[in-house]
Amino acid sequence: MATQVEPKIAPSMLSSDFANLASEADRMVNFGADWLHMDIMDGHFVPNLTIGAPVIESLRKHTKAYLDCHLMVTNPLDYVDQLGKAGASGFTFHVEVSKDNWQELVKRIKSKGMRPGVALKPGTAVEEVYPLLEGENPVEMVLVMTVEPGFGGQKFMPDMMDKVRTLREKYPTLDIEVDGGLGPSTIDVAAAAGANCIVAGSSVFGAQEPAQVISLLRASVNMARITG
Ligand SMILES: O=C(CO)[C@@H](O)[C@H](O)COP(=O)(O)O
Repeated sequence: MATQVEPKIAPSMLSSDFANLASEADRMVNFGADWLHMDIMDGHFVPNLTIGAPVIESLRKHTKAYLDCHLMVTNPLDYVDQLGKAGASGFTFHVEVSKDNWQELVKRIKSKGMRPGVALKPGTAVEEVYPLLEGENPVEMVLVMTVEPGFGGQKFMPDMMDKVRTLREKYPTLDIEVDGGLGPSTIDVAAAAGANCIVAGSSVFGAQEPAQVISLLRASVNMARITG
């Protein structure tokens, strides 16, 4: 399915050396990353605990890069003000925990100068995000999880591509992000389905030549845009 939207390659900083986050971020930008993907986990929505606003704030002092924050937290509303102040660029919350307050969330995220996105877990039907893409204040990106959220280094779930295809057919200009198990062996399937924002952790950080992997991911998205 051809996409009309630009590729955005976003190394997942979860796979970086957290003790050297600023230089890891610079390294990725120099290797050609468009965005830096920041996994914020609360140890409750997912069984892992990572970083929060203080780390985003520290990193922001060292980089101008787009910080694509994925909130794997039970109460995303609690994080909006602090992440806005910290300098986050994108704020992607999970639909599973936002059915009752997503309109308020989206408004708040935008008012803090961030770009709103919605994520869905593998077990969540794609239809769940449709309301968030309609009306006055839609989200601007959908993140289709291709692994169970919580940890890097898991196996890509090809079954999730039906969701990507369905979204791409319905929303030709939407940013559609995929996250989990993406790398040289899985990118073509995701790009062909219509994903344009590609999160990749272990395949980039574990590569001998991360720049080559980033460029290969971009080339695959671009190829799908041309060939449809
Ligand atoms: O959100 C997550 C995991 O919950 C991801 O961003 C992972 O960090 C991706 O890592 P790889 O699967 O690419 O190693």
